[in-house]
Amino acid sequence: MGLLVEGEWKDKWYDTEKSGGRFERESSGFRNTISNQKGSEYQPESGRYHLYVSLACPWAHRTLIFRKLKGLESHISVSVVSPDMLENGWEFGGYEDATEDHLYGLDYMHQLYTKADPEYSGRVTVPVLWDKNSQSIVNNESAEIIRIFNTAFNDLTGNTLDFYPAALSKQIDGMNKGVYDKINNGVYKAGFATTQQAYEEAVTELFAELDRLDQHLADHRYLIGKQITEADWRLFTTLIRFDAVYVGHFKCNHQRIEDYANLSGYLRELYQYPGVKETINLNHIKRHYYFSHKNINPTQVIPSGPRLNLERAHGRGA
Ligand SMILES: N[C@@H](CCC(=O)N[C@@H](CS)C(=O)NCC(=O)O)C(=O)O
Repeated sequence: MGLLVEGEWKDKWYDTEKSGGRFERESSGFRNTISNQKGSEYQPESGRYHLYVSLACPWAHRTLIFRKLKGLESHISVSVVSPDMLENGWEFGGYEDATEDHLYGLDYMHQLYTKADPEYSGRVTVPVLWDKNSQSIVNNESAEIIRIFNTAFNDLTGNTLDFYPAALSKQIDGMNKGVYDKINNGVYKAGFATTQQAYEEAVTELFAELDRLDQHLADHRYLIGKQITEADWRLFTTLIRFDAVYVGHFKCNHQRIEDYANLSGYLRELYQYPGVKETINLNHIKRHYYFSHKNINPTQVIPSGPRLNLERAHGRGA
């Protein structure tokens, strides 16, 4: 695990010294969009863009779900990094279901970042949406990539499913904010905390928010409105990792998702949504966290459980 400093790779773990043991996530560096508006540099074209993901990563997972549900698989190709993120950061190949870098045959993800910007400084994260024409990064912020996928290619695919409908956008944004801060990023704040106080702050907020959403889901099928929206998919990628990884590895152990009256069935409904389970790889998920974070799990031993049965009836129709 490391980062780029003016184009040079440095092997370095997150610095929590200046923040009282708190993990603070850096914002993403490439923030362009794809649109068919006149003058837009990045036009929606089949075969022009490539997605770099880790199957372990909850942020990258969002983009894979949107690629699938929006019918983009034949238009946007994918390379999958190995789940092991060690001294060279994300690398290609060398593990079941990981691929080579299909475009350039690079060894490491950081080489893709310096291909886009030889002087790049910052963390080398997935997902990355890459433009084959300009050989550069369009965007490396998953929240924006899923919005691009939601609409930009509609004319090409004819797929008009809308996970961010205008009428619900304010509510979705509001929900996303709490879910991001307390849950999606909350599990990392708990797991990467290096003081008792920072851990306890994060884990308390995390479970307060999960409790609140469990209550909400007692009489609402989804987070917002009567349909599945972006807000649900953003929560889903954390929930699917929760019992397998975050409970143990990140010490988010007040209870499991399985123990929640409503969140457990809700998770199963989203898991069973057509196409979604093909985007999940629990082997990469467990391997990545337990094997890559050597300061949290120095033996790198990966737990064999838990036994999850996500195929059970979800009962959410009632
Ligand atoms: N804001 C980014 C965050 C992505 C992110 O942090 N990805 C993790 C993997 S789960 C990563 O690549 N971390 C490498 C690092 O921080 O050095 C997004 O949502 O796209």
